[in-house]
Amino acid sequence: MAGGANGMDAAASADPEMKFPGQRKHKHYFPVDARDLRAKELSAMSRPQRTHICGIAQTLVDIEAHVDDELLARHNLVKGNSLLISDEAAHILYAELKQRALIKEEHAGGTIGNTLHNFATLSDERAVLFAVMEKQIEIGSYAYKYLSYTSSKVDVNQLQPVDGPIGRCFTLITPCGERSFAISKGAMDKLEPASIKPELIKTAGALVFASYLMRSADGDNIDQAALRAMAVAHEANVPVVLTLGTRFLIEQDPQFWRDFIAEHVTVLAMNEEEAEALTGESDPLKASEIALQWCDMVLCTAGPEGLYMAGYCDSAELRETEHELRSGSIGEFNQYEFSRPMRQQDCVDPVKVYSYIAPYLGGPVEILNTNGAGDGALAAVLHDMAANRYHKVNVPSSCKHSVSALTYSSFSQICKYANRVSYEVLIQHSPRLSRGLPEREESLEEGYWDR
Ligand SMILES: Nc1ncnc2c1ncn2[C@@H]1O[C@H](COP(=O)(O)OP(=O)(O)OP(=O)(O)O)[C@@H](O)[C@H]1O
Ligand SMILES: O=c1[nH]cnc2c1ncn2[C@@H]1O[C@H](CO)[C@@H](O)[C@H]1O
Repeated sequence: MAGGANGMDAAASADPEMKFPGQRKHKHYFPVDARDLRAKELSAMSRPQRTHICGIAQTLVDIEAHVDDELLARHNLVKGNSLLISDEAAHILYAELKQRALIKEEHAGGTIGNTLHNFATLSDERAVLFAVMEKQIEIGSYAYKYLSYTSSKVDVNQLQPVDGPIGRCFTLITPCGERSFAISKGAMDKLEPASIKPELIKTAGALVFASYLMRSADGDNIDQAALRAMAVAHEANVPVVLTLGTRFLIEQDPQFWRDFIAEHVTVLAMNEEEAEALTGESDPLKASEIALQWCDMVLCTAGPEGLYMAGYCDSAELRETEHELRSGSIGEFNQYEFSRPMRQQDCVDPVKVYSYIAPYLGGPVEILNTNGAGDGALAAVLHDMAANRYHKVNVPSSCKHSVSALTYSSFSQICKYANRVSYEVLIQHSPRLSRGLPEREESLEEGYWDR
């Protein structure tokens, strides 16, 4: 089981320090530099104040099956899409998968559930899960599985009890490697605004949610709960992070999403297909640039091509890369990738900054699972954002915080970390990491962090 059983006592088992996001050459990472600290601050660091992030999730168990295209067609599913299906359709689909023994695994899922679990696994910090859970849990049930497969660092104390079952996500993998999702939603969208705890949102390093929850039906209030949480986050200047679920959802009404992002979102995570649906631009770098008119920072994953980050930095804070300059749809786009991302409004003279990285080690020899590789990358970005808050709270007068940045590390360093985490997801069977990254990497891999 991933990460150890249930998160009932999440906050109780606090470790002394947050793990560092990614790797550095030196062994002791927090504080960054002893010269940067006064005696009082050094003693504060010996018992650092903890931080956390918050997420709003649809509670889903993934039922993974390998199927052919004919099965998708017969059940009116669309390849690559995530579709809501009726209880009756779910019953018929499940019966067929069971009868033909096509089900390979059942594990905890949901984009945000995965992201919070991976964040907690990577950082050893608390991730507060705002979601529903069955009031009565039977051993062996889906609800039981969900909690058993969730890291104990995910704080499940805020779960809202519901009468119905949690959702099921049929994850259907066709021979081409594509995943198609059929969602039997159960009570996953029944989260109420009253279940959002403003005090937890206000003190969070980030608030994260997925575009999927904006398709909840009338009478289901998870979208309202998310809007309430976003309003609190805005008030407290907590970064709001949105991950786009599937391109099909964005294609239905790209303008709605552009307006939504412009109004609510600080950091946008998407893959290249979702980026194209949102911006009309198929080139991920160009699409990321376009998206910067609506938000402050972008993570755009592009499968075997690797991943891109885009954002802003004040001209006075720019740092030149020591890597080779790269050109694509934007000339020498990585020139300032050693800079730290800032909100556009926090820059006197905002400059757009980009970074790109090819898959770690060129990608795995054998990919066991691509499901959740993007969620893994986002967990790494969230870890770096939380590390920034952690450091700021514990070492407020550090020169690192003389300007207000969104992350602890540079664009370039975050790309490396996100990419490294995606690789880790690709070489295991589930979208949820079963362990953190190795403390030390093989010499070849160490070279990657130093580059
Ligand atoms: N075929 C591949 N070869 C090498 N690396 C890959 C491959 N597929 C994915 N990756 C790595 O994983 C990262 C994320 O992958 P991808 O863009 O497929 O995410 P995604 O579509 O958002 O996935 P999900 O929605 O399942 O989380 C990529 O940026 C890359 O680093
Ligand atoms: O409608 C949805 N809501 C929330 N999560 C979803 C939905 N459809 C698919 N996934 C989730 O996406 C993950 C891979 O990125 C899978 O684990 C699946 O549970």
